[in-house]
Amino acid sequence: MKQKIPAWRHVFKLDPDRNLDDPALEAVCLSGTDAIMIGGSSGVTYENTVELLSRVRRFEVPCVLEISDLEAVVPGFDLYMIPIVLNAGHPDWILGQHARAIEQYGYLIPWELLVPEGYLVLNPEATVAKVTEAQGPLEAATARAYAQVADRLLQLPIVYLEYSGQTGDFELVSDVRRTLDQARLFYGGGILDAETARRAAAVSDTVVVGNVVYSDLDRALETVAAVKGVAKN
Ligand SMILES: CC(C)=CCC/C(C)=C/CC/C(C)=C/CC/C(C)=C/CC/C(C)=C/CC/C(C)=C/CC/C(C)=C/COP(=O)(O)OP(=O)(O)O
Ligand SMILES: O=P(O)(O)OC[C@@H](O)CO
Ligand SMILES: [Mg+2]
Repeated sequence: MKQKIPAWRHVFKLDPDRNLDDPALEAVCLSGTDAIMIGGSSGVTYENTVELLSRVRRFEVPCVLEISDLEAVVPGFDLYMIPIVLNAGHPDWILGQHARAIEQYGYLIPWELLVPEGYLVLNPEATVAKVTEAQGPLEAATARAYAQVADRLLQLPIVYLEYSGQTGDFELVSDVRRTLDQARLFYGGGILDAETARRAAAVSDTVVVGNVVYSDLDRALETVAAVKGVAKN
């Protein structure tokens, strides 16, 4: 499984439910980011996902889909990221939907392209926290324990600390990273500028940048060099 996970340092997450004009999309795709991840926690449909994929495909940057809704699974992505929400309050978001998806798609599933992500939802105000009824806020010790369940027990290739919409607690992120054995640590949430990007890059393997693309494109673009300029410790 591990060899499938590219050593991305910086990823832009684009939401098919939000508008980005052509010049902005071009700037994002040519920014030097390592990948574009398409996904969102609400309003993602087959139609808006196909449209965004076809626009990103005009560029060479790798493009992956983070599945949040089975109705919006579109062929043609480089990889399919499959969230497993470790602290979900309802089993549907841990493995329930996944089992139903496998039952429905059967032999059509391109297993070699699927990458499971052990998700920890850490901003209780985020849409994703509400959708998944995520347990929280979590103490650092609990976050570490969940991360070890994903990394050491389940051997998932990614642990994703998801603060969507909020800048995270970088001490907690660093703490979690130190407990990992083999998983890559993805950090996402509230990267607003080069400075927050640098702080996140210092404590994680991969930094995911989302909302600021839509609110301040110039600042979003600055996060690429900021992340790549930080050596991993
Ligand atoms: C090509 C082809 C036929 C492929 C087949 C692929 C396939 C169907 C495989 C089946 C295998 C499988 C196991 C599929 C999983 C199905 C599924 C629906 C699983 C549920 C995934 C899940 C737990 C989703 C929870 C929500 C979540 C974590 C979403 C991630 C995105 C996210 C957090 C976005 C951030 O949200 P944002 O919009 O930024 O939030 P704000 O509004 O707060 O800003
Ligand atoms: O939108 P932001 O807050 O940057 O979060 C990024 C990403 O982790 C969301 O899934
Ligand atoms: Mg968002």
